Amino acid sequence: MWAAVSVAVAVGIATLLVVLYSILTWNYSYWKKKGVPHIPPTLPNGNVKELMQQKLPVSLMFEKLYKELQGHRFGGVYRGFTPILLLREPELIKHFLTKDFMHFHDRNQPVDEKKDPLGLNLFSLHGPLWRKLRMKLTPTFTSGKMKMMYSLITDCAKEMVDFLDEPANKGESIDIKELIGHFSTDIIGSCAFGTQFNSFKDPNSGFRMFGRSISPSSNSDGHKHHIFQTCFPILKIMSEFYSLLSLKKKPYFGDMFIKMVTDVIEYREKNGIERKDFLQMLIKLKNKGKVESDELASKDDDHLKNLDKFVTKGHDGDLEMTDNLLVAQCFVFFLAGYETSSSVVSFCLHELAVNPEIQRRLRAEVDSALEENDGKLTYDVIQSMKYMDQTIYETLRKYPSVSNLERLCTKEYVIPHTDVTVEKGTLVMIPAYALHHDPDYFPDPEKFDPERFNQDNKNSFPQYAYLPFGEGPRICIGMRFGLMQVKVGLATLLSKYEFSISEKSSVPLILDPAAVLTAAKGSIWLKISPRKS
Ligand code: HEM
Repeated sequence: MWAAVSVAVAVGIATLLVVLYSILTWNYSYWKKKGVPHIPPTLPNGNVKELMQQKLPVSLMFEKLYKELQGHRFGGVYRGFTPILLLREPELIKHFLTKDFMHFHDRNQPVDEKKDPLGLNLFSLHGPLWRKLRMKLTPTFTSGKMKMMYSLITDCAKEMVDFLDEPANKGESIDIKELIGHFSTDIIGSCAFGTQFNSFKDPNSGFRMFGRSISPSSNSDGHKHHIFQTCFPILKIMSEFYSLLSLKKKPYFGDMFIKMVTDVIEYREKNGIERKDFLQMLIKLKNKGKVESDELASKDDDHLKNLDKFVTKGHDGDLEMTDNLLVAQCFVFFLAGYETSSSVVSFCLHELAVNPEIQRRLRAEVDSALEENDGKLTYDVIQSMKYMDQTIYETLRKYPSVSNLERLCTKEYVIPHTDVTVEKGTLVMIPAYALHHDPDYFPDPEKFDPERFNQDNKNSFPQYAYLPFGEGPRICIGMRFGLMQVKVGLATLLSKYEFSISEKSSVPLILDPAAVLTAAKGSIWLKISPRKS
């Protein structure tokens, strides 16, 4: 009798396991059924085991998958149980990002205005609301508006130099990530929030602490959470259910920003104060409905144009700039602009220390530009430095802050020259880091070589194989702002100091497997000294 019961229990458990296995792996035949080249997944991580185990950062994880799909224009992979279409061929990427943008106009970012009003930012918004907001914000990012905010950035650079005099005179090793973090925080405070954050004098202010907390490398638990939830959406549902049950309401991190911005607006409006910053332009959008689009005809502004023809029309009617919408756009400087811009300066200084000849040549360019302009580092002087551009482009090639671009299929789509249909809701990934390190496009990819971007070489790789700011109508709107702050930071530092490798430096740099964006593991340490001549 007991033997019969044991057999029945064993059969029951085995059946349950088989059913559970079939349910879990059911989706794993998704790409096979579609006839899409794919990498066989394994339970429970799909194809991203090393990412889940934090052995590889996102950049290198997707580079590995990109290499495994060599010979194919695209392929199917699984992040946990989620099927992802991975694009490989630059010409095909052009279709998804630009030509057929109407099928892929969103990112995979959930927006819940009630729980997270700051989620109403341009990066996360979807469809018609994104389109209307992008059109409203475009005139606030033109080169004319950059010029207007330029002096706010040079003021922050002066604070940085004052702070550095002492460690430079002592020839100390400094934590470059921390230094540039102060610089970026002050710029965001001044331009986006209309407030002096004074990070160099008060490195533990609430805002500096916030910047540190969103910095990918200091937030590994948060990132682990994020990776698990994107791989296994059920965990997200459970976590939301749990927070609904929880009696104690968690404080909302955005309250600090919402209060600060509304206080500054109230103060300016009461006292009739206007300042030449981004916040002032948003106040104008709120009160007058638009900001004059000055000279969008400039070649520099190409990336801001031609939005209309790609995006579905039919959702007309103006967009009201509510207080929540306004604060969320100030916050986007922290969300999309803080770590990206800071990491470019930090990685670049590291490479300049490792390659003293490139540092010497760049400093010589800064010196001669200053000499020709009475020692003034004006907006036009910054724009005229060609070798500076080449060095920054090479930094962004080797260390693209956003290692994978993401799009969500919003309307069924047939991949050109195939009979493969991409279903609505499919997640599409463009592996920018892998493309930037593909020797077919960038020979000897680990070598730091600004000559790849000189006049003769800059057209030697396909346009869509180099994507540091993305492409198409959802290209980075803050590109000019980011580049301006990077150039001011580098030119100011190089005109005063020399940077070299110290005993604390890590060469080569190791990428942080716990970071969402491309970041060095730990700090970037460099020796700083006053320049010799
Ligand atoms: C050097 C610094 C920066 C880099 C490397 C960078 C890179 C990127 C990349 C790769 C994207 C995704 C584009 C795509 O999906 O096609 C993006 C989007 C975006 N970036 Fe930046 N970014 C930088 C600075 C900034 C700054 C300073 C801001 C300030 C506002 C900013 C705001 C945004 C916004 C709002 C989006 C979303 C645009 C949209 O969806 O319409 N970025 N950025």
